[in-house]
Amino acid sequence: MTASGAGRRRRTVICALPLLGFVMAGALAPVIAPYDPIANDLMASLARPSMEHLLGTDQLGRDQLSRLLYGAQASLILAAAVLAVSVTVGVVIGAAGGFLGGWPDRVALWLMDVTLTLPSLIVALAILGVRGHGSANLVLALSLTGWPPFARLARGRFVSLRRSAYFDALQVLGASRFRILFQHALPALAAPVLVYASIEIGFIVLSLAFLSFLGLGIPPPEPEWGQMLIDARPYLDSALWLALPPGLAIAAVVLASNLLAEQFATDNLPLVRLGMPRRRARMNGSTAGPYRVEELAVAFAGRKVVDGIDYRVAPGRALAIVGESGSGKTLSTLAPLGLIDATARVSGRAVLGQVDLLGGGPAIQEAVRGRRVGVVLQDARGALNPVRTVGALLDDAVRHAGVVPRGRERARSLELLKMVGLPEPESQVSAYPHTLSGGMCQRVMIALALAGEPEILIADEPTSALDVTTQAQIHALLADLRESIGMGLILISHDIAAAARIADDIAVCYAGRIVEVGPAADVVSRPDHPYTRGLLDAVPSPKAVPGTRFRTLPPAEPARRKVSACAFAPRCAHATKRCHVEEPPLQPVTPGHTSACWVRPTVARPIGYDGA
Ligand SMILES: Nc1ncnc2c1ncn2[C@@H]1O[C@H](COP(=O)(O)OP(=O)(O)OP(=O)(O)O)[C@@H](O)[C@H]1O
Repeated sequence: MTASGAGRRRRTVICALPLLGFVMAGALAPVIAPYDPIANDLMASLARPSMEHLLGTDQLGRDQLSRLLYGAQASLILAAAVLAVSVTVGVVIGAAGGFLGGWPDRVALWLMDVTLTLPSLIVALAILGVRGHGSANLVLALSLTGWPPFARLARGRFVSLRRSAYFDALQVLGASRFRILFQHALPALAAPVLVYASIEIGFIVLSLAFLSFLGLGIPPPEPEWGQMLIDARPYLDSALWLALPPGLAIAAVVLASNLLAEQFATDNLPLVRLGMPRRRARMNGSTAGPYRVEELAVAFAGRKVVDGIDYRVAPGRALAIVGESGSGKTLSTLAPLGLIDATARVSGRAVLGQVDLLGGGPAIQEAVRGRRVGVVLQDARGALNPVRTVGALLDDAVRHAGVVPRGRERARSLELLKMVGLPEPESQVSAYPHTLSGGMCQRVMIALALAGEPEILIADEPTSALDVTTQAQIHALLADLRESIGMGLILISHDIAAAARIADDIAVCYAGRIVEVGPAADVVSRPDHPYTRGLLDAVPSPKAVPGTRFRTLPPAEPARRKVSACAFAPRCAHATKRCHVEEPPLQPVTPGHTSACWVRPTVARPIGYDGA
């Protein structure tokens, strides 16, 4: 531990000591209290502190130390009960709202807002005034307004997890939605709940003392700190020892609870382990084979955004799907895995080995994700759970994939980190994602995707957030891994030149269709479709004369396609009448190379791209 870490730990312990003393006093009162706290001894009335009565006695001769200890017990039990009710009610309401969204969330928010506007002590006074004294009524009175902060914490946590990139990433690894929320959101909620609960302890103890002081708390003769202060009031001049101990005890607990909460909030709380779903049996029919996607269509609210896409990746081969933003690259690859918006209507076939991912439904898709198909997402940093170390994330993924015996997870995690070229993997396993560079995060993301020893790795623009040097390194890593492991690679990219360096085949996607597909070398050196040419023209060349202007495509009207027309026609310099009324099918250019264009203008190799 670092010196500052040790210092923080020491401060936390110092802040926690009074609370620990309070808990110990309350728990051990029956054992350590020297006298019965309610036994009167009028002969010893108002005795000064002495060896016999360390804190003196009150007007009825009751031992003050014993009453203080039993008072701690009463406060402790009530504080624990109020916290238990407030945390349970708050977390259930907040989690339900955050998890379900929609009207349950609106109702939960409304309840929280209304309750938060109520002044807690006035509500408590009203309840106790109507229902009378008693521990149960005290718990009800204080927890009725105590739950909303916990509900807000829970709701915030569930909503943010549901929307986070690492929620997507966990789904990618094969965890079910429901399990992720409960295994990842609830444990992660423990830290903020603990922080808030430690503030609440002080507030509850103070409220109890205040209510007892008003005669609405624990009824006499039971010992309670507020009650002790009332008893001491007439003797403030003559017997200060009566008021001081309960007053100081209340002040110490309140102060300590606030300081501890502050310490927790600024310090790293002991980070909570977030579990991953347990190993599941490998699926039947898992013999490695080509991955075939046929006639894939995706529609949102009746609008087709992917329309009849086919592609195929054999083991050990790499296919790059390239195109502009919004052309449908991501949907074409993630839809078969069930990783797109639930409102989408997906049709077609996606067959891996003998398993039909679309025909099999969510259970099959979940079983395949993270095991037979690995996915590397664009934003690696966002996709890595920030409160888990690299080692813990990998161990979970390895355990989830079930590829090594229990207890061997860490060894496998280290192997994976070495495989993806992370420098000093032994020390990086204890690093948190935010301490790593973008390139290192992407390597960790790739290691996670490889944990299940997938047959197919889908890399969705894995380098878009990285500098060019790191981009080249990650691309080289993917190419190496594909060869050394013999898995199929699907690379999604905007950059046709970079894709050509890695992939065996390139599929060019435009407005939800593949407009040209073929061996990478053919597609970039003999592009047939004007859109492919446009993409290649946009690639800068190191040999270009300074000042050379790139040829660019006219601005897009993305994905707005007439059913019977070439979607690219409005941007195409070669478009004829036919292009505007009839959609071209994919036709052979050379063996294995097809293109969907009526005109097929024979233009020499495009300016700019030199294949370097
Ligand atoms: N949840 C959704 N609801 C409606 N339309 C969507 C939804 N998700 C994607 N789309 C639309 O589908 C089309 C294809 O999206 P997709 O994410 O596959 O594109 P992409 O080529 O991967 O783009 P990018 O490179 O920007 O990621 C886009 O026009 C997009 O607006």
